[in-house]
Amino acid sequence: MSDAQTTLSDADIDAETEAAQVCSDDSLLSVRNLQTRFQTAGETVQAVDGVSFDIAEGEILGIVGESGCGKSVTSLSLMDIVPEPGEVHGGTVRFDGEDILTKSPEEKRQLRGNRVSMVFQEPAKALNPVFDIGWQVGEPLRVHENLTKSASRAKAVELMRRVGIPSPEERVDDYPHEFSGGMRQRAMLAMALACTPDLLIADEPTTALDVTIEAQILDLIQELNVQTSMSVLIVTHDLGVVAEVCDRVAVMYAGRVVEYGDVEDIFANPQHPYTKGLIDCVPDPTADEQSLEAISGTVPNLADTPEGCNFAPRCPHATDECRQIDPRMRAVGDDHYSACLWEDPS
Ligand SMILES: Nc1ncnc2c1ncn2[C@@H]1O[C@H](COP(=O)(O)OP(=O)(O)OP(=O)(O)O)[C@@H](O)[C@H]1O
Ligand code: NI
Repeated sequence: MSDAQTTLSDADIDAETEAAQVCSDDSLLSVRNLQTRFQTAGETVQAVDGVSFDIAEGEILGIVGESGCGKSVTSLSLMDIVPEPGEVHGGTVRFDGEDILTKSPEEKRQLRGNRVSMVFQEPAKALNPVFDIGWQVGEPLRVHENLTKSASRAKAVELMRRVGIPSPEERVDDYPHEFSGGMRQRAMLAMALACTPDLLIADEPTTALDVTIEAQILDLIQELNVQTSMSVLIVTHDLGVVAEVCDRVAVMYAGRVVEYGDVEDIFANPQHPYTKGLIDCVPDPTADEQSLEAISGTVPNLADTPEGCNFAPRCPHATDECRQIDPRMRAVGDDHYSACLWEDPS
């Protein structure tokens, strides 16, 4: 990232002050005014545009939003591993009091897979087909804790048992293609847990799985969170997943967090029209008739976002002000923030 200090405008300073007010200090991970862009020949895509949130020790935070809102780029930005031509060009990410983005590449590598682990949607792609499962689950232990091959293998069996892989002594020699999708995701979790991380970042960890397996994996993540006080960031497009496992949620729209706070409060009392729209899209299994109100329109092109509120073109309550004024995040309740100009638009 570049030196943001030299390029801070008044608006940036406002945003930073505001971000500081939004979040508290006693957190394991503290993200402030994060900015990530992809610069190509013709255009700049501002995929993450001033995102701030906190994750306390032992907390599970969900990031939710439609496809293309910047959820995955946000999670990659936290460890500064956004692929080229992407770059984090502003903001801070403090993990346990230290700024990750200013660390050397070697220091960042030391954190990854050790104190901070990541799992992704496609375990088939993340696992290497030419190495057996035991070798891969044990890899972080060889890299970060200098365990020998045989010690890392023994520990891999233990980890595989812990994440519910049956007969781990036998399956430790299997290759990824011999595992089902659910078992591969369990293996990924085993690998992620190898060095007992303080923070697990899980990007759509259950999207590729069927609902029964999804429920089992979510249960497992919750169980590990309770047992070890591991903090978790779950990226998902599924509000059901948020309701099921998260303590707090950040709703993202077009590169920004538009609503943030306690999950129960936000589900009971959503304030931002985008959050209301997302909630209205969730089928109600108890209702006789389903009235699914999809949010009309599409996410704006992040290389050319509208003036004023990014959501205004799709918002049923948008006024002329909304099309001119960029709304700031503000407190709308205890531990509940919304970036809409209007109080309880409905
Ligand atoms: N490699 C890339 N090059 C250029 N732009 C990119 C790249 N990766 C992501 N983007 C831009 O960043 C935006 C946000 O992408 P991101 O993957 O974070 O979305 P998401 O919210 O995770 O969506 P999904 O639910 O589909 O995973 C995209 O809409 C795209 O414009
Ligand atoms: Ni994504």
